[in-house]
Amino acid sequence: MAEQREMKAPWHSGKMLCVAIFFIAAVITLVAISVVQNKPIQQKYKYGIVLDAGSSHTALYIYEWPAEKENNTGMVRQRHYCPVKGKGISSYAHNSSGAGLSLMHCIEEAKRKIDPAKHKETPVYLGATAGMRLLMEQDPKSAEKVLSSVKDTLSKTPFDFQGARIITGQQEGAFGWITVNYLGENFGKAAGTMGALDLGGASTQITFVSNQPIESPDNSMDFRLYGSDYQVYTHSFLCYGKDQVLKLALEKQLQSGETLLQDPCFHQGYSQDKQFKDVFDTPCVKTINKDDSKENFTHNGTGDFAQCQSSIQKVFNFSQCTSSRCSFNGVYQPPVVGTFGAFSAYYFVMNFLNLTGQSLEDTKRNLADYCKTPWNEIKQRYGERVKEKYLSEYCFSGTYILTLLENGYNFTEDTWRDITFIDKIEGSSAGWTLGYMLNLTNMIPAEAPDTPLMTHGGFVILILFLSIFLLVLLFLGHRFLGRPSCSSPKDIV
Ligand SMILES: O=c1[nH]cnc2c1ncn2[C@@H]1O[C@H](COP(=O)(O)OP(=O)(O)O)[C@@H](O)[C@H]1O
Ligand SMILES: [Ca+2]
Repeated sequence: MAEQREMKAPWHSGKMLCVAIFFIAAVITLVAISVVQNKPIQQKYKYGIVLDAGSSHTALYIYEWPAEKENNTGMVRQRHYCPVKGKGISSYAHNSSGAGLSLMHCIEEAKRKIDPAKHKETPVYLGATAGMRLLMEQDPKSAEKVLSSVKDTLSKTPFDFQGARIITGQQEGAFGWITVNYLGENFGKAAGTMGALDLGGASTQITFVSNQPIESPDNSMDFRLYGSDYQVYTHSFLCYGKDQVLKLALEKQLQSGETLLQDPCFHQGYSQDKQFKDVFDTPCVKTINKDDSKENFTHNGTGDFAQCQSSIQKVFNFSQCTSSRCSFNGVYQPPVVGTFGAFSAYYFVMNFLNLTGQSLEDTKRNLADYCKTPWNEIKQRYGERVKEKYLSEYCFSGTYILTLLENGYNFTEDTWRDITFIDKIEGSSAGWTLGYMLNLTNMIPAEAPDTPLMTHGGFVILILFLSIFLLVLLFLGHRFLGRPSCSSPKDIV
């Protein structure tokens, strides 16, 4: 009897232990499964739409981010890009209703891309840049009509319309800088931020954190982002986008009143009849066409990089500066410092010319070779896949970029290496739109958000690790201490 009692006790404790092991294992497995499986259900996405109404064209961007992480840096990503067909909204000055209509195709696309249940809560913003700034200067009534037309269209969409405005050059520069540093996750880090160089058709912006006090309040902006203070130098040059500078350069060459223009910035063999009004009909060109009896001029190319550079240098005024130092046109600029991301037309042009990632000297040599290539050869090489207008202008645009960076902003052979020509960072376009949305939705906190103790992935691994550890512990305990078993008492005997 006594022996039987002795045998019953370990069987009883063994059974208890087995039940405990299975119970703990089941609970841990269930917790782990639920943690893993529930995640996508808990992960709610939010969306935002920004329309970039540039001088040459409009583009719609859809951004998305996980709702619970909207204050963490780098969480907002570009989900979709839709280029609006046709020209920029400022080209609708004489047909303002067309401006709003032109956006419809991209709005329809956005409706399909975003879950209909989210339409009502998705903000939509339109920001217009230098094309509309110029139209506002030239013909404010038409500019207002164009803005009303786009407001009208956007307010009738199912999205949450948050306004259509002309943004200032300062905002354009600052938001571009915020975008590249947000995507690069540079805020709040010791390594510092990256400067931003944006080249458009009608204006160009330079924005960076200077290592000197900023002398002019107009060029200074202060931000507190993710727990760090930033004083940023920014300037936007209206009329110094590449399309307006081409007009300025043509104007300088046409001042002699000639109808035949031999242009070193265009390829040899290029010859096109153009209208004077296409050069003079912009507030950027201050002179008027002296001889209005003639409508057209012939634009011929001679393809000479060095002469093209001197022709472009004439559109900059380097002679007056009332501050300690200037870029050009009397605009104060501290010396460039740190790394720079150059995007928009900087990227399109330098990427087409295959001039990214070279020394300044090599860039110049290769561009000179490209410029002296005859127009026939250029057309044969690229004509099939590149629009003729862009193709004819790459020599000019590349030379303008070099002149602006070297003579305008004072980049040297040394600091040239700090410039990266960028299109996208982690799948999102470099440009002002993302920074604009982050600012308007208050998604960039002044202080660093509390970081969670552990990432989701880390938590799952920890749970699994703990469960394995517990099981091993129980197994060892059972084997070496009590030798209890999950089998029947008969087996033990
Ligand atoms: O594929 C391309 N190759 C060359 N230039 C391009 C290409 N795509 C866009 N661009 C140019 O980039 C510039 C974009 O300027 P945008 O329309 O943003 O003007 P803004 O910023 O001055 O208002 C324009 O000059 C346009 O012609
Ligand atoms: Ca632009």
